[in-house]
Amino acid sequence: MLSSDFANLASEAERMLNCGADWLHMDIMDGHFVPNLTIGAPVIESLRKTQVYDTMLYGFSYRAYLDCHLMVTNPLDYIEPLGKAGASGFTFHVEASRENWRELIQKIKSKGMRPGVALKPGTPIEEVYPLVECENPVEMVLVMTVEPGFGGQKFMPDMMDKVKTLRKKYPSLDIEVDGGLGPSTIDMAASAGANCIVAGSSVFGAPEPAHVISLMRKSVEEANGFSADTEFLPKDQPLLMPIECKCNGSFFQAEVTKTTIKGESFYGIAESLEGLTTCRAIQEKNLGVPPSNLGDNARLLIPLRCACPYSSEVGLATRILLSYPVSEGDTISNLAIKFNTTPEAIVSANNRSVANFKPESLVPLTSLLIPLKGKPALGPLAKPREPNSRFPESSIPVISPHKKKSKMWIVGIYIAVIGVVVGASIVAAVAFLLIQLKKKKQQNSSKEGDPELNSLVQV
Ligand SMILES: O=C(CO)[C@@H](O)[C@H](O)COP(=O)(O)O
Repeated sequence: MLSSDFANLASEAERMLNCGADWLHMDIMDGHFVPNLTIGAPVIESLRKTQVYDTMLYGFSYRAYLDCHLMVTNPLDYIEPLGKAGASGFTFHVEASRENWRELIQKIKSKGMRPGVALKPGTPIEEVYPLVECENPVEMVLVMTVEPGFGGQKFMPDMMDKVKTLRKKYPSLDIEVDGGLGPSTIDMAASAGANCIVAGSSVFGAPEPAHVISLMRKSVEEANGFSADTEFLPKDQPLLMPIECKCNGSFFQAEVTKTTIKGESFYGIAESLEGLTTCRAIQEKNLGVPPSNLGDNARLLIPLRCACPYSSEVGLATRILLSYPVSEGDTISNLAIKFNTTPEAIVSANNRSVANFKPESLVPLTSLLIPLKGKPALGPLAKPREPNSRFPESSIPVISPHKKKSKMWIVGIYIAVIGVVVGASIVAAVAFLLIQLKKKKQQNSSKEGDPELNSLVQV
């Protein structure tokens, strides 16, 4: 936001979010750590108060993420006011926190903000390792790609070695780059491993900021092996889908749009979403659309189960309600461990929207709301497999009813094979018993007719 028109900060922020920005990067400079003076907590508070920044992420009505970069000599002094003001991320400089970074991280977290550490171009990358590896670590490293203080400077490609080293060492760490990023430099940053891109002048100075944002996003996604054109995700890879959950009293609703692929059906689409929606719900939202054998490129509205946390839960640090598709074998206690929450919190979250919710009997292909304190770590996405000619290009394979049938057919064959083996064994066993019985009978009758043998037996 450093390149925005500060006199119209709120509308500039809204404009950027509408152009597709995920976060608003707020540069806080004290005129001492860097030779420039910008904004502080009061401006962040005003911006937060406008409430124009509501975005939705992971099923939770989220306020815009205010990513605050503290270019200040005493970051400790800013934690309390920025926490109160509504900052989301608090990134301090390692050069300004050599003595007290542990205390800083702990306090930032206690105020509900996400801690990050930034380093100037001249600072060796090794300086941030302890902050990432300690017991209570930072959640993001910001590699400055210009000397901090001013926007519009030239990108420093030499900094990419730091990004590469970090990415190799910490595969799932958020790595942010800041300074001189735009369409001409994004590929260098993305291929080095950066996944959070701060761009000021290249976006605000563009006739179409949305175009620049989408171009940069594409570059980062592709470098991570994930893009809109990626059709094959690794099997069993969990995915988070951000959804906009509209909550009005006890009425919760989220909708996503889906572009169809020729031959798809409501049933197949519902099945691919594993319980987050139903065939009937899709039908109700798309009246007049035939439920099977859909054509190419039809836009469908897909309703998804969601809910928003109550204000009392937000106080208890619940920030996200995840709509989780229940699988065979899931139990409330296992899920509580998996998502680092408590069984009680899950039960209470689900009581809100499902009358007679029975925690003891989770049903596969239904959804469960899981309250989370933050975005869950799902592990990095593996590189997608090579395109496979069985599926058309740019399609997301969904499990079609045909596929399911063929799976059931295979299961059917297993049962049949087992039946033949068991049946044959029974026949063989019966035959064996009959032969044995017959032999015994013959022996007995021959015994009865042999007096010598009879006398021996009687002795
Ligand atoms: O922190 C800073 C500068 O200190 C950055 O946020 C830059 O201001 C980004 O602006 P551009 O280099 O993209 O113009």
